[in-house]
Amino acid sequence: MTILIKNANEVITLKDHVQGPRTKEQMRDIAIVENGSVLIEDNRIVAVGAFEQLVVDFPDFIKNAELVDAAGKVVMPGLVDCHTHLVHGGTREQEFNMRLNGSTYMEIMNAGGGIHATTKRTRETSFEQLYKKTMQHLDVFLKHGVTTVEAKSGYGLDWETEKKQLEVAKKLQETHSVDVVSTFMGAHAVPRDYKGHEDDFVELVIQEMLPKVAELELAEFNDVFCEKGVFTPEQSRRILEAGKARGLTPKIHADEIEPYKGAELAAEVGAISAEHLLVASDEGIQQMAEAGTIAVLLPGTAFFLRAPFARGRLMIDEGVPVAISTDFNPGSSPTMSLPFIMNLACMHMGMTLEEVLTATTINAAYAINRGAQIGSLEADKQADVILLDVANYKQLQYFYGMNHTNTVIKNGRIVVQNGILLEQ
Ligand SMILES: O=C(O)CC1=NCN=C1
Ligand SMILES: [Zn+2]
Repeated sequence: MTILIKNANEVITLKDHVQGPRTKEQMRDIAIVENGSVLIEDNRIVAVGAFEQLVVDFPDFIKNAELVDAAGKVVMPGLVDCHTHLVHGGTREQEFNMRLNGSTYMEIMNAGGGIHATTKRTRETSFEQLYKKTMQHLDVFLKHGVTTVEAKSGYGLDWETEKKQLEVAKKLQETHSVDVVSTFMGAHAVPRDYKGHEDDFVELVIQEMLPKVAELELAEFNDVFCEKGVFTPEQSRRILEAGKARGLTPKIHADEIEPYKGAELAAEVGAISAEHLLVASDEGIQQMAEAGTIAVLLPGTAFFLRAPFARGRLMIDEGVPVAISTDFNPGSSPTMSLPFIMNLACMHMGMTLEEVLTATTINAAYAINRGAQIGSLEADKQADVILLDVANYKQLQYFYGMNHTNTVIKNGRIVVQNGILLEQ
């Protein structure tokens, strides 16, 4: 099938000049084609450029193409949400109310709530129920222009439930339009019954769970919550090294609540990304820049926990490649609106209107090892394209807290039109 997206006010191509995660001023090079068109054949992008030029270069494609009128709109790559806890049972609005009344995130977690509460609900939820609930989440993401989502496990903290979460994600990768990229996060918290002998749980993750994740090919990445009161840097290092030995690329929840040298550890173990970094140290940022570790920043969590925002501006200027994400999860960031996260990144992390576009497309794609396939609009890349009801890209953050997504083309197929989700 051939699609021609015609005469957009702006096509934000994010053309990937550097063939890798963008840093410093590269993050502001979004490579706009004014009054541009995008030609798609099957699931690939054929070309981007002026309609008149495409007619000359590709006459056969053009004559059979289905026309999508983009006049008055902005066209850009499908958004990539590279850090979510997508698959989980239940909700935690009752804890939200407790936090509004003064309890902290860690107080609630240490009292058996937080991750432990969601773990209990996820253990109780059947595969089918979890599958249906998660499918609805992906529908919401798609309507917000998100075409690829990273999904972490971590609400089982026992093998059966970790496996259940990862199998739900794997089945949705096969059945839903949105691409799902899986991360094993068995080291999300220490189960209550391991209090006092936490290292036994670390051994369970290393000896029992990681080998099965690798053998069953249930995840590409291995993540750990390196945090005071959760996993120490030493325990985190052992878990990440064990994952590497099984072919799982390391990621790390680092320096979220308390400074804990998580950024330093990410650089040391060669993690593809360090995530959160609300209170990362200057040294940690420097070491990440030198190691090329991608910073995945999650301003929705800072907003929802009323915590300090990560120093995104400094990280970009120091040469750290930055991506941003919703951190969608039932406790610290229950939102699927990546557009709102982009606005928070501008308002509270000093990022520019151009940098947040890079941070939710090509850099986010590299954070999940998909930079060669998605994240920019150029020949031979996967045809994940969105049309936005704004006159120019600056309006995307200016008219904030809204969903401007009009049309979503996923893998060369129109799956959302005029904001309506079409039959899958
Ligand atoms: O609270 C949750 O469910 C998700 C989370 N993991 C680490 N920080 C927040
Ligand atoms: Zn997270």
